[in-house]
Amino acid sequence: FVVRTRPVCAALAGRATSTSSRHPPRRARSSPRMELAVDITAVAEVAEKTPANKLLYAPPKFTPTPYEYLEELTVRIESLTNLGEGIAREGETGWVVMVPHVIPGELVKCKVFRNHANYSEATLVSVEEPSPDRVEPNCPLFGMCGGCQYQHMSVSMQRDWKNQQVMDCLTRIGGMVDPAVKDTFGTDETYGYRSKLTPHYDAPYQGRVREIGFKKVKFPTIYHGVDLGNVNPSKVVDVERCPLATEGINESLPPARQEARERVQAAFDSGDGKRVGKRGATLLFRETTEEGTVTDNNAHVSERVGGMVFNFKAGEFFQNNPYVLPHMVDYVVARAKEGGAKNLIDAYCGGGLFCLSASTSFEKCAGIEISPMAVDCATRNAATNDISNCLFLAGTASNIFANVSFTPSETVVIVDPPRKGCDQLFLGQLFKFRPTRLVYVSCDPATQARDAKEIMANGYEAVDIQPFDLFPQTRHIENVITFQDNRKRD
Ligand SMILES: C[S@@+](CC[C@H](N)C(=O)[O-])C[C@H]1O[C@@H](n2cnc3c(N)ncnc32)[C@H](O)[C@@H]1O
Repeated sequence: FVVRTRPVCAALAGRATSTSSRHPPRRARSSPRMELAVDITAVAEVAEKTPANKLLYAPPKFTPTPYEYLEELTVRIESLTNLGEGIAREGETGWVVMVPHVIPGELVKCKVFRNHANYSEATLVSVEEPSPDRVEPNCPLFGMCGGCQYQHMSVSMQRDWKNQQVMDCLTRIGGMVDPAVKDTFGTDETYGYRSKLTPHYDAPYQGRVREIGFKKVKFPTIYHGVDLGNVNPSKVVDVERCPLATEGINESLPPARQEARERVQAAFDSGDGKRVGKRGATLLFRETTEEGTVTDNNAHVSERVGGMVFNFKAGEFFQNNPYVLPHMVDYVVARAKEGGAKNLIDAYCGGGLFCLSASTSFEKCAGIEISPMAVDCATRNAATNDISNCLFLAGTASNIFANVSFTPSETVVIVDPPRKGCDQLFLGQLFKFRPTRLVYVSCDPATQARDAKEIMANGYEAVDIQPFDLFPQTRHIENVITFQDNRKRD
């Protein structure tokens, strides 16, 4: 499997086959060519006569170098960016061209829609030489909807890439040499797994709610059957059904969408401008083991994870893949326990998921969380699950060290910060406190790698690196790194 052995940056330095109007086309090797759903030239001709979609015309600020608007290129994909886009090098200069919905190794035709200072962005037109890992996307909106990036890839390849991307972040940003990243863990539920969905609609027009769904991709992928002449210029793609969401959520979508439309129209008709909502709104769908699907952000819901029940507000943070979650929690608890420490600190603890799940393995536990609402839930969750050795505090993560009297050499810390990673004040306090072990859970391997560099510079060694596929069909990765303090203590 070639791609795994080629880090993203190394691959960038390689050579790729490419052709454009500037370079004589190379003959494509005889291989099954995927059918091009729309002839864009024909669409353009029609649009010429009847002013159609603005995507067919260069935007006013378009820079026509090195490529003209919608100039067609044939490129070999070398690698993927962390955002899941294919990277190719074009022409003699090796100009970088980014193409979404492709697989490394594929030869594809694409059309340029944006030139930047040192790379161009293109939309996929056809796949001339498909990868053996190319599969049929499950969703008809794939290529238009910005929610998924990998539906065209076999799940095993998605997981290999996620592994590769964690490795790349840790090497490039974290400064690690050959990090031992374990295979990405995932379950068989690669569709129908998402237990939270938040479709959005933009400002209604005359009380009419238009598309309700997710943000569109920057430029639709023509290959997936998109007719540019009919592309609605709205920034939101209408989603009647999302194959990533649970069945319960998909059953609730049609009535909730209709209800939102009728409610806004009625508010407009009655002159209640406030209830129309000038900036649009976001709907919530949350399915849990105890309540089924709810659509009220403020409803209290409960999810069973392992042997425990966690209550939280439907609109607040709670991991939304109930199939992978129990495995990830078991893994995090096992890594925390391994250090043999007596006490546990769970920073960025939310409703107490890790702290409470690990509580039977420690004498005393403390969690800290910025949302007072989540702290209330964590405290109630302790009582519901008959746990009496956990204390939850409301505040920023760095305040935890002043509020517990745990002996550092007998304490392990779990951190699960938001996407931006740990803040500097917290890291400073953490290094001063010096726990024996740190288990770092992250939904952004790039900010995690940045923090890992600092953690290792302060005497910790990364002893275990495990990515989890919490978000199949998308580029998103959850990664857990366990750090051990190997320095001698006075
Ligand atoms: C990724 S969530 C993790 C929650 C929990 N570990 C779980 O899995 O359910 C990150 C949490 O950090 C909280 N948070 C954000 N900034 C914080 C800060 N500076 N100090 C403490 N908590 C913070 C958020 O409110 C959120 O609940």
